Amino acid sequence: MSLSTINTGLGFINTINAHIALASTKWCTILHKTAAKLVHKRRFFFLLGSLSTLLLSSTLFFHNLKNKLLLTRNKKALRDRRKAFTRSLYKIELHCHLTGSLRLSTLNELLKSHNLPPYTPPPTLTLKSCFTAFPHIHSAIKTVQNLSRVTFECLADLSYANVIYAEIRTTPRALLNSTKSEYIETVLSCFSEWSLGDSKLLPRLIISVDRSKPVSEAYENVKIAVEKFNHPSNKCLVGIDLGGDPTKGSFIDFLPVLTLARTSGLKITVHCGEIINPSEIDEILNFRPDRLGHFLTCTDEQFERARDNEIPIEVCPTSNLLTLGLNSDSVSLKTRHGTLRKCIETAASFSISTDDPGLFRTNPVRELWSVSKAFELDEWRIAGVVWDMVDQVFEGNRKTRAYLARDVRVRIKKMLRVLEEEGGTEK
Ligand SMILES: CNc1ncnc2c1ncn2[C@@H]1O[C@H](COP(=O)(O)O)[C@@H](O)[C@H]1O
Repeated sequence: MSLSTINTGLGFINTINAHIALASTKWCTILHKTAAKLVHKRRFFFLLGSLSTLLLSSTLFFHNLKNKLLLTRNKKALRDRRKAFTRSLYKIELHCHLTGSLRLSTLNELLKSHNLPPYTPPPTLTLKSCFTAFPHIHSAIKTVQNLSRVTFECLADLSYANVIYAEIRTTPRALLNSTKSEYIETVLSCFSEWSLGDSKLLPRLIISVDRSKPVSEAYENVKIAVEKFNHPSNKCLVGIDLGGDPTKGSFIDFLPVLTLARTSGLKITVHCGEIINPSEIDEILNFRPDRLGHFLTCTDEQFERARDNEIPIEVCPTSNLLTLGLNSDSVSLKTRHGTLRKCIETAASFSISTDDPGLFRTNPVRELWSVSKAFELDEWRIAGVVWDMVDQVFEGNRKTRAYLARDVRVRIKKMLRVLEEEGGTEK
């Protein structure tokens, strides 16, 4: 219901109440006069009783309706305030696939420029259909120029959502006239160029390993990562991710290469539990990655293991619901996303991210807001989620981490103070 409809409704009820009050006064006068004439007649008392009941019940009815509308108006105002609060927070994005963030308009523009047919998204995305979209996306990004454009657009979209620190992950691919290593250099040079501008967003890179590809490719990717990570000029490369189609490959085959990456100082995040595979979840937990991606189909014991080992979970609400074959609405998020519910209820360490914002047509504000709406988190608790995310970043530089923590937390404190001053402490 829109605010103007509610206001019109309230105005209407006020008018009716005034009329009823006026009518009551008139009726009293009439009744008074009639009473004088009919004072001895029993019919008069019956009439008087019926009229008073009618007047009383209609006044009560409109009074209740007015209260209900007032409540709806307050609820709407509260929601709008929380939404605005979520938008204004400085945010952190920890799980975002670079080419999965490609805007649909850019995808079709690039496909056209390569004389390829346009991509039409399926009416409902599932884990399976999501993996059929990536070949289209990859065929659109053919050159380093295409890659640069996609990278800058990804950064611009995150910055627009008030994200001030983002770890973006991507799988190196050889493009036209360029190698896998040049793919990574292109992304890193876009990040450096971006950092020279006046945006507050600090971009960081995680190199992805695709589990559906041979392990030899994983070694190639990790070799590139270690080389760039150890370069004295490195500022942006922070970690390695194991992802890709979860129905293909197995974690255990990638264990040696991930161990190599870890011993080289890179942080590791692993996609985990996107499909039911309890023994693989155990293997991943034994490895103790620095963060877990999604972690959807875990048992209670596995969840507790992750929590007790303080491994933060990267929750991506819209993507997760679609992966689980559910509708991406508040009710499903609250009742069917067991991992998120447990994270909120048990104060486990977790983050809220977008996964593939282009593919899932979402953004960081929407994802955070969806959690707030589903679990009825007030501004203090929304801010708490972002506050905790500061401790989960892979950024290795202590000073940068301290600046980031200060920026995010000072902003939160200021925003909450303003809210308190405005008297906005009600839930
Ligand atoms: C739905 N959840 C998901 N689960 C697992 N892997 C995913 C994923 N979403 C994306 N990717 C991985 O990221 C690649 C696209 O980005 P880049 O070309 O690397 O930037 C996909 O090919 C897939 O390997």
